[in-house]
Amino acid sequence: MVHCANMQLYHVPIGPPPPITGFRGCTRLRFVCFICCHFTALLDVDFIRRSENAVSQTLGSKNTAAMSDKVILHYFNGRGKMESVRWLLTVAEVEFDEYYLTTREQYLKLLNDGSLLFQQVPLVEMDGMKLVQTKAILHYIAEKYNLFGKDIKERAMINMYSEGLIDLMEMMMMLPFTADPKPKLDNIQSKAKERYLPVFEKALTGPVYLVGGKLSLADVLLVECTLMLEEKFPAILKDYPNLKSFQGRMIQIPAISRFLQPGSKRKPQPDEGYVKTVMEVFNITAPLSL
Ligand SMILES: N[C@@H](CCC(=O)N[C@@H](CS)C(=O)NCC(=O)O)C(=O)O
Repeated sequence: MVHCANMQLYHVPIGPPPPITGFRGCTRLRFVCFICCHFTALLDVDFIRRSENAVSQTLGSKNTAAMSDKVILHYFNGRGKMESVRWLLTVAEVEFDEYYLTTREQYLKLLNDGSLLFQQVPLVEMDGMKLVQTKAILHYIAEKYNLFGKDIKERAMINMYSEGLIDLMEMMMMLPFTADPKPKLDNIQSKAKERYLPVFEKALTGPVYLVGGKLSLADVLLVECTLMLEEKFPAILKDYPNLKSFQGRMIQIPAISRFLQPGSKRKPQPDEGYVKTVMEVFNITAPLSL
């Protein structure tokens, strides 16, 4: 474990999520729920219950292991590449603490400790490992908490969808660091509408989830991405009704609903302070001209 004496420990004072109870262990009801999930769900209380069941089935008994040793995230107090990790841990109902990088000295300390394999954050301490590389982190969590499909073909689909979403979100992530964001913003909007959203709109014609009728990493990234897009382009989903209903269903999943409340560990849109901190920590002197 990294020695974090000069780092700020941030722990949002919300209680642990309520335990998921209900149909766990009941095979017949699980089967009924599985069948239900193949039909377009209505946005009603019944869906919320089914969502809890879906998450419960997804996590299985594996989530109890996470209770004992806390997951620790090392990143900035901002979204960046860590935000999808926060989303995924939240959906998996895994508690985590965060150490925020606020000074270059903190970053150098992580480097000197040998904690950063490629001298980069995000860094996630989990299960006795110091995990870096965002996709490796996401895959580990998805695998551990049954959010990665049932076989290699489903995993390939989940990976393809996820990679597309990460590409799109990374474009948005870079915006605050670019010298002239307006053309980039226009490019993101047209790419989103022409390249990415139609894929997901089509995939969600009928199914409730993107792959295998079951919640996966791809669904979690998709809801994160649609919300991010709407922050920049509020009407962007108007021509994508399946995506809009998908988003509506996902945000009713209790863990996600809590994550979207003020005071949760979800980070706000990047502001000047966040950009300044990142640039200071990495010794970046001029806006990027990407
Ligand atoms: N492929 C890596 C890239 C990580 C990355 O670029 N991290 C940035 C912060 S978001 C960083 O640490 N930059 C410092 C550097 O590259 O020297 C990942 O996805 O985790």
